Amino acid sequence: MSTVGNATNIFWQELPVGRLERQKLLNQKGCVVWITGLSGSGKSTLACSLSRELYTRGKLSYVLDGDNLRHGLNKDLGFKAEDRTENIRRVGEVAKLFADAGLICIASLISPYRKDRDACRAMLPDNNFVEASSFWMVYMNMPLALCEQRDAKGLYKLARAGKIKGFTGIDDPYEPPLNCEMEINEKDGVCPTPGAMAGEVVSYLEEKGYLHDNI
Ligand SMILES: Nc1ncnc2c1ncn2[C@@H]1O[C@H](COP(=O)(O)OS(=O)(=O)O)[C@@H](OP(=O)(O)O)[C@H]1O
Ligand SMILES: Nc1ncnc2c1ncn2[C@@H]1O[C@H](COP(=O)(O)OP(=O)(O)O)[C@@H](O)[C@H]1O
Repeated sequence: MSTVGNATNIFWQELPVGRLERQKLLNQKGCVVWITGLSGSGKSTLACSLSRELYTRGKLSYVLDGDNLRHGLNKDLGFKAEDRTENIRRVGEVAKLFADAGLICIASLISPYRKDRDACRAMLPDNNFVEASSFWMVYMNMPLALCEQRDAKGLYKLARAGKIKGFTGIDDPYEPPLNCEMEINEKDGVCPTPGAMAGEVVSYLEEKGYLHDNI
């Protein structure tokens, strides 16, 4: 019996089917690919391309997209610092469940604060069967000027006009990762195609042994 946060007198229920059995069923290993970066940096584009590529290889993934989760699970949260922190914490917990379920969970959120991303990393256990953590961070390192030029949703324009307050990169900070597993950059001023970005992540998953069960 224990107390966790505000929950008192709670018990951990052991469950009959375990992570390893689920992984065997799916012939893959559960993990989290956490994509961070400015609005417009290409997080959702990579997440979509990656999940499609995994699907064509017969691998089960699920995308947790910040914008989409804010339509449901996180609709009570705004964009002030403590709301973003709670947003990332909840998504980290959900991602952990998906990874435990055996899925390749692709989380795509701005996640601007280092301490919040690090807290999510700390939630995920090291995988004893591969030489890598089951939490990988991909940093979409695109210049603000490019994101602002893309402005797919018109939000930068509104932020510059002062109609959105606390917009990441404009008047709210983005803290670049110091410890990410992969960084996507422009090369010679050109952004890699969505397929190339996804291919890079798939190669990494393959190399680290996540696309097979073989336990
Ligand atoms: N103030 C402010 N700052 C940044 N972004 C804003 C803001 N207001 C609304 N939006 C829209 O919300 C999307 C980001 O949601 P996230 O859950 O990923 O944000 S966060 O991780 O909690 O910072 C983000 O989506 P993406 O463009 O896909 O990143 C925006 O469409
Ligand atoms: N690799 C890329 N090459 C060209 N355009 C891209 C690329 N990645 C994203 N884009 C475009 O940039 C815009 C923002 O991408 P999106 O994936 O929505 O970013 P985010 O999810 O980070 O806000 C979209 O119009 C998208 O088509």
